[in-house]
Amino acid sequence: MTTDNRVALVTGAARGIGLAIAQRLSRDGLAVALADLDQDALDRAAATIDGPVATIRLDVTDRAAVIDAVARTEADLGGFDVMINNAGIAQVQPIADITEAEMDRIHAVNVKGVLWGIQAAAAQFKAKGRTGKIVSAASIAAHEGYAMLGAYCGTKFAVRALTQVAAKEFAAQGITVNAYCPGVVGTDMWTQIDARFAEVTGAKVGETFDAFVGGIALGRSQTAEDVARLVSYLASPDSDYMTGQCVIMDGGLVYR
Ligand SMILES: NC(=O)C1=CN([C@@H]2O[C@H](COP(=O)(O)OP(=O)(O)OC[C@H]3O[C@@H](n4cnc5c(N)ncnc54)[C@H](O)[C@@H]3O)[C@@H](O)[C@H]2O)C=CC1
Ligand SMILES: CC(=O)C(C)=O
Repeated sequence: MTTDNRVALVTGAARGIGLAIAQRLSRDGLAVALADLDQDALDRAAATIDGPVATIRLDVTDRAAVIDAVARTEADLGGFDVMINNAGIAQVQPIADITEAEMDRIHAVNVKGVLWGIQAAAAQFKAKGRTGKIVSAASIAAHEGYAMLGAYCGTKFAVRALTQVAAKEFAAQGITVNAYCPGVVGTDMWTQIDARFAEVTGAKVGETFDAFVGGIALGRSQTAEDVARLVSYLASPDSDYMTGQCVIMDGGLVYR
């Protein structure tokens, strides 16, 4: 049952943190558009949502497609108030070995994808004379560099910069721009990171994940639902006086 009357578009929503965010915003009463690369995965994700929902096949690296996704959200769900730039990819590679193609790919998804999302959302809010909320996925890797994650950290530091600049540029329009910085979340992304660490460093499978979790004060890895609770706040009117912030929620791992 929708009680909020607002509409959110969530990218990278077919699984993991994006899906948990979409499910949580739906429970909060928002209508949600789920966007991702694979229509079958989107259909399975949408089936887990009880309230008003739409799906959009989207590659966030394609600027025109992101603009179109915002327009489709408005057309299909009757509004557009919240943009969640969640889609992202990881890459494990020592600095010395990062290729130009690898750098271009991760930059296209994690940085350009977020920039296109910020642009498209702000333009739509302006065209409709609305205020709005833009919330993007950063990471603890936006606050600290991690060995083997150089390209990834670079993109997440960039998301932090874009968030601060966009917050200043769009404040007069009543648009808030913030980011969430999770720690170690047990999604497919971390399974891939851990497997790749094993390949590159000779660590046993599971060892890198366990080592990261070992540094967490609260003594456990983070769930996607933990992250969704923070995003729910950043997407809600309760955070109206917050903008330009990249909020760390990691169980006590990185202190800034
Ligand atoms: N898992 C973790 O520990 C952490 C994740 N994050 C960030 O949170 C976000 C979500 O991460 P997870 O759910 O863990 O990842 P995931 O790999 O489990 O899910 C990512 C989703 O994004 C989609 N995606 C990838 N490239 C896309 C593109 N070009 N266009 C549209 N969709 C695309 C994938 O298809 C997938 O459904 C990412 O931005 C990630 O960097 C930040 C901190 C920690
Ligand atoms: C996946 C991620 O954001 C890390 C390792 O901080």
